[in-house]
Amino acid sequence: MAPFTAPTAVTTLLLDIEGTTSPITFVKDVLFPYVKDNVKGYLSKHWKEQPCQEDVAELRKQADADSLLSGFVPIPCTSECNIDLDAVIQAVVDNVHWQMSHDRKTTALKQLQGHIWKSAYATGQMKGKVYEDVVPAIQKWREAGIKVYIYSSGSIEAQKLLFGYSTEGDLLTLFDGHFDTTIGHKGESESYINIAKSIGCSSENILFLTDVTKEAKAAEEAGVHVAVVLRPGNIAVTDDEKLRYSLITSFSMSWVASMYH
Ligand SMILES: CSCCC(=O)C(=O)COP(=O)(O)O
Ligand SMILES: [Mg+2]
Repeated sequence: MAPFTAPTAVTTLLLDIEGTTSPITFVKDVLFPYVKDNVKGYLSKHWKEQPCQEDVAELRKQADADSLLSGFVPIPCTSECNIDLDAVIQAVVDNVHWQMSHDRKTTALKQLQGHIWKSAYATGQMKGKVYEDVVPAIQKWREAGIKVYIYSSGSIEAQKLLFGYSTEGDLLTLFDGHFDTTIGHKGESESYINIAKSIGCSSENILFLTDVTKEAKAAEEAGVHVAVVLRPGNIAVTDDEKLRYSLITSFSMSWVASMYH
């Protein structure tokens, strides 16, 4: 594998979470099962509260947009005659389970997931897993004057929970900001242009690290520099992609040092 060197124009790092700062197994084996197991209880407990009603309204809009997809689960309105609350809650649960079975990255699903995780983090039942090379590298980047942002399909609220209640402690001061799908989806190049505008820099000043080559391609089309992250358990990268992209296996200190000396 060719050693990675970042272009000198880079002043800003944009980091993906799942497969980049954090293991895919943490998301798939801890975070997602927690939602599947607790969504019904969460909805029943918080149904009358405004944030829960807003989440359900967004899920219902998404369900309407998904109506042509195979297996989709409609969410009836509580005002519809002959439909009791339990049936509506069950429809929301079924819709969430269906979306999760396809690993959908809809904003509606991601907002609700963040709200469900909140109490698990706050009570210490769950801690955000971060690879051990991540914190020292970010500290080094920041000392070198590099800005560090997160861009994940997980909602900004969920990102802040993961890093705020992490195995390495509260890491939120390490980041200059957070982006989620409300700025655009990660597979669309316009999202990266929106991010550059929001940060107030040119896209060529940004280096995006991600495990997903579709995201790397979209970012590159927007003029953003990219490197594909190979962590244990990440989705396999083809031989062609290995030749096409800069590859990194960790945020190791030697790699960080080589960036700015
Ligand atoms: C930050 S919340 C957990 C991650 C998540 O829900 C997700 O979909 C991960 O997507 P990413 O864009 O970080 O690969
Ligand atoms: Mg990822």
